[in-house]
Formats: sequence, C-alpha cells, structure tokens
Amino acid sequence: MLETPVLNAGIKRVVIKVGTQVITNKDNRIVGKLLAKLVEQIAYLYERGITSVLVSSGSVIAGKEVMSRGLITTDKITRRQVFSAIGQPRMMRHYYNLFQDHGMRCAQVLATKRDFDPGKHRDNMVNCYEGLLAEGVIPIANEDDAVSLSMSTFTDNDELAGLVAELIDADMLILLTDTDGLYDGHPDKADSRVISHVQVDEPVEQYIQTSIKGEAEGRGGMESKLRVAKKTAKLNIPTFIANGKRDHVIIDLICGKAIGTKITS
Ligand SMILES: Nc1ncnc2c1ncn2[C@@H]1O[C@H](COP(=O)(O)OP(=O)(O)O)[C@@H](O)[C@H]1O
Ligand SMILES: N[C@@H](CCC(=O)OP(=O)(O)O)C(=O)O
Repeated sequence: MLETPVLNAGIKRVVIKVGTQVITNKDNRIVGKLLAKLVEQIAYLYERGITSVLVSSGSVIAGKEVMSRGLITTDKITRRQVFSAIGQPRMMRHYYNLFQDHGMRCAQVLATKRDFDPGKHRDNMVNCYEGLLAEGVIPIANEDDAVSLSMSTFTDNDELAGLVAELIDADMLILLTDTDGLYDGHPDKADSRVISHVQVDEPVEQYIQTSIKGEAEGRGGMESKLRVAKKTAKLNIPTFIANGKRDHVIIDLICGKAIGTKITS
C-alpha cells in the first residue's frame, strides 16, 4: 500500500502526539479509521526497527460521546474527571484491537505532571517506558485526567509529549494536529502559508490565532504546541507540527519530506 520510503537511518525512537482534533470528526465523534491509519504507520516503522511512543488525547471526548446526556453534574472539573475515566478505556479498546490486527501489543501509561519531577517518581516512569520498549510493546501515554487536578496538571498533552520525548531520549517529536503546520496567518485564510522551518529563537508566536474550544475538545492550542516544540528542540530533539489526518504523515516526516513545520535549535 505504501511506496518504498527511505527512512532516516538516524531515527530509532520517535514520540508521536495525536490531538483530539485529529481523531474526531465535525460532530466530535472518534473516527476509528483515523486511529487505524496512525497505528498502521507505527506498525510499519516497528517492522523497520523504529520504536514509537504514542501520546494520545481523546479520553474526555470519548467519554462525552457516550455520557453527555446522562451526566447530572454541572461542575466542569467533575465532568472532565468522569468523561475521561469513562473515555480512556474506550480509547484503549480501539488501540488494543488495532495493534492486535498488526500482531503488536500496546500498553497504557497515564501520568500526572508530578511523575516527571526529578527523583523516585521520574525513575519509575523511565523504568516503565524502558521496560515496555525493551519488550516491543508500544506505550500509549495520556494525562491521568481522572485524578490530575490543580498542581499536577499538564498544560495539555503537548507538554506531556515533550516531557516523554526528553525522558526516553527520543530522536524526534511529532505533534500531530488538524492543520498542516504553523501558518503565518489564520489557517483558514487563502493567503496564509505554512512556515516550513522555525528556529527556537524566531518570534513566530505573533502568528498564533485565538480559537474557542468547546467542552472536551482538547486544551492548549497552537500556543502550547509552539512552546513545547521550542523547548524540546532546544534539547536537540527535532520537533514537527504536522497534519495527523494526512496519509502517511509520520512516515513522510521520518523520510525527511518537506511537510509540516520543523522546529530546530
Ligand atoms: N498560526 C496558526 N497556524 C496553524 N494553526 C493555528 C494557528 N493559530 C491557531 N491555530 C489553531 O491551532 C489548532 C490546533 O491546536 P489544538 O486545537 O490544540 O489541536 P490538537 O487537538 O490537535 O492539540 C488549529 O486547529 C488551529 O485552529
Ligand atoms: N488528556 C485529554 C486531552 C488534553 C489535550 O491536551 O487535548 P489536545 O489539545 O487535543 O491534545 C484527553 O485525553 O481527552
């Protein structure tokens, strides 16, 4: 199905973050075919000696998908906790089945920000990731939204992905979203163009547009993607912002195709 791409031989470990916008349709429903496309690419890379960690959003929207009518509480925080607690196993059921179709195994690693503090918590995280990767199991990370509140909350999963990339010493970080990268204007405007390369000291934040998000539609936005991308790139981990709905996007990036926005130090 795929052409014969020439993968960058220097890439052995990659962290791929997929946002809520990538895996849902306009009705905010999870699209199984999009998850399948992502898993197919991860399986393709795995066969060729490249291991991936998937950081997947979607638990809150997956919970809302089945619960929005029945939920009595109007407290936003509790709603988020309940949605994510219900949605996370729904997401993992999708992923478990999809990886199994490729003869692969996956595992869930939920974290709060505290787990990345230097010391015992962090050592435990390293142990867990390295243990899974050594066994050929694909770790699927998400924030532990059911219990992650106030001081232990990540800005969003972009931040989590950046921390995981640092933790496992990744060769590349890919932030997948629903636009083709960072645009120099509003992504919906005809005269806006994707910025193909950003260096960490370039003041491209001026291009970020404000967007209003509904409940469960994810957090963060382009501002946090850019902040995380610059921080991770400074650690010499090349970071990409690209369109997760595009066919073969992960493989194309690892082949060095000029797509998305590349952020480097
Ligand atoms: N300059 C820009 N270029 C591209 N996208 C932008 C820009 N400014 C704001 N955005 C918005 O950022 C959104 C992606 O971030 P986000 O909603 O957090 O996605 P995700 O759920 O994938 O993490 C896009 O849908 C787009 O509307
Ligand atoms: N942890 C939440 C997603 C939070 C988040 O960062 O969302 P997004 O900006 O869509 O990547 C969830 O699983 O629904």
